[in-house]
Amino acid sequence: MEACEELFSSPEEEKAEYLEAGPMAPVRVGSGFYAAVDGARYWRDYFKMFAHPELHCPATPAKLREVATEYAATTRRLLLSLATAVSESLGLASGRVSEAMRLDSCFQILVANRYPPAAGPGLGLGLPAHSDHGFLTLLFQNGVDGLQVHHGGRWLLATPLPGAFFVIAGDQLEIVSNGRYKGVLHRAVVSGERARMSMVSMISPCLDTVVEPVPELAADGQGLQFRGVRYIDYMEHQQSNKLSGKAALDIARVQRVVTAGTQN
Ligand SMILES: O=C(O)CCC(=O)C(=O)O
Ligand SMILES: [Fe+2]
Repeated sequence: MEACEELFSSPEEEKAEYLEAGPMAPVRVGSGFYAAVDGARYWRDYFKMFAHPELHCPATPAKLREVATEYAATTRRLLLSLATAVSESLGLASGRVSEAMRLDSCFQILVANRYPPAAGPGLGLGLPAHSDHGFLTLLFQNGVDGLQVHHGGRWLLATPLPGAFFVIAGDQLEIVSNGRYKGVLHRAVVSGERARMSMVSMISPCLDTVVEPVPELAADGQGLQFRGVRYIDYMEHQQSNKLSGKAALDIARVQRVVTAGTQN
């Protein structure tokens, strides 16, 4: 968190080279969610870094590379062990989901988010509703709440156990599990007196992996809910369009046309 604070406070000219870079730039700094396509501004500053297989990180602050390397490695180990638990929870062998997504050569992104205290009464939006484009996300925050999760038709504030991570299921998990897991719809609000920071560590398959449902999970008569989409295409699509709930997932969804009288 300290290193992130320093990162956000670094001189504007040092950040300029990463400012509003394209969606696939390995280091990106910005305000709002890719304001160039979104049009709207949100109360968020962010720093995004591709972290694995290769860490891309600004040269200053000096300790950032070391801190980010360790944070990425530790959270990656945890995320990969969660992948085995996810596989077992689906009734599959523990390594099946990792094997299907080739997670041994996974791709990882770190994001530091900073939200200002609320400017006035009521809630401001820090980050609009979305699901994460990757497989699994770990989110850690600085003790100031603001993450909301859409559940049962309502927005619920997610308050962590002290020192705990949130685990957020992403779109690639929804695809590989043939819809058994859902990419969680979430957003960030600003409402407090204190600035909020969150650290996101997300793993995904490597960029050229075609992600599709594990065939064993389509054997229940429902068929395949999703077609295979290359992860890099999915990520570019989600990051280049207006962030709109879970609309990005529609590019992978199998559309079924049901004509009256022909359902059997
Ligand atoms: O800051 C938060 O609580 C949410 C951040 C988030 O959803 C993201 O960076 O994808
Ligand atoms: Fe997110």
